[in-house]
Amino acid sequence: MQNGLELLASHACFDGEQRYYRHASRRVGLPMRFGLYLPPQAAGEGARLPVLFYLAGLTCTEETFAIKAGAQRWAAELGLVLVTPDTSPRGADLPGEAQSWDFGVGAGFYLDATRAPWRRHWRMETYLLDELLPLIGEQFPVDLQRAGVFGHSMGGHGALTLALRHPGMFRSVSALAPIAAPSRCPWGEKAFTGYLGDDRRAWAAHDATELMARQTEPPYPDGILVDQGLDDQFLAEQLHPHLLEAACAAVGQPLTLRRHAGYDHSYYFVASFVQDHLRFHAERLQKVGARRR
Ligand SMILES: N[C@@H](CCC(=O)N[C@@H](CS)C(=O)NCC(=O)O)C(=O)O
Repeated sequence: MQNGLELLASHACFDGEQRYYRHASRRVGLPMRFGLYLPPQAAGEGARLPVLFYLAGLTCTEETFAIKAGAQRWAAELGLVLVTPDTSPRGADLPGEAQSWDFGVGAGFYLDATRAPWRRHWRMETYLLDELLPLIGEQFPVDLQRAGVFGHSMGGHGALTLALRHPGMFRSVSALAPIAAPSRCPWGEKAFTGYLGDDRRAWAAHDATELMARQTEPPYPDGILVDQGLDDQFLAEQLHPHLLEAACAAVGQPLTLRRHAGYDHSYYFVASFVQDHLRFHAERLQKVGARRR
């Protein structure tokens, strides 16, 4: 145990280290876990590296991306620290919390619930931004001025909405098969009703398409990258990237939305394009460094 962080496991990986930690979260009120990849450059004296947060999708944990995406290889090459938070609180023991795979445990949607009983522990937005991010900045050789965020599916929704709700927190944002308009799909409707209640006005503040539509100028002038598989079993009913595309076009936000024939929603898709996402973020986060020097 070091400064409240309990190291659960550490594995050498591409000359760096893939670690897993647990800590007592004050914001969530329960222990939370996260994964952390330190590339070899982290061992350099006085190193302060750019850091990329990856938010995972429904049913995932802090391990899923680290095990399945193969991103460490590119993080090692590019000198990026990767942080993979869990997808919800665990161990709250609320009635029905694990009854469905798209709500409750493993389905925190990266927001703070306002409805009972969820509002007590399901505070993923506050947890990530007010607790985990500063903790990573204090405990590891990272430069929080050079932080990016990306994610898959529910985590793509999380990356886009957190980046739009908190300007300046992240310098780069991208997503893989994001739930791009959650107010208009069954996953989002279920989650928002449960966590935020029936008032759709409250939902809009956590909907990437709605948030983008409200912008008065492009929030990420260096562009946003979104990849989407065209054989994704959730594309038609749940994801709606075309709505985000239209909202970006309306406000002049540069968006590279790549549609890939043959790819489904799985981590085989994520693994196929993860290198491009790491390079996309590394380029933008390096520019921040150059600007400051
Ligand atoms: N359990 C769901 C699928 C859930 C799912 O596809 N989750 C995605 C994110 S939305 C995922 O990344 N799953 C973990 C994995 O593929 O390892 C089903 O059976 O339809």
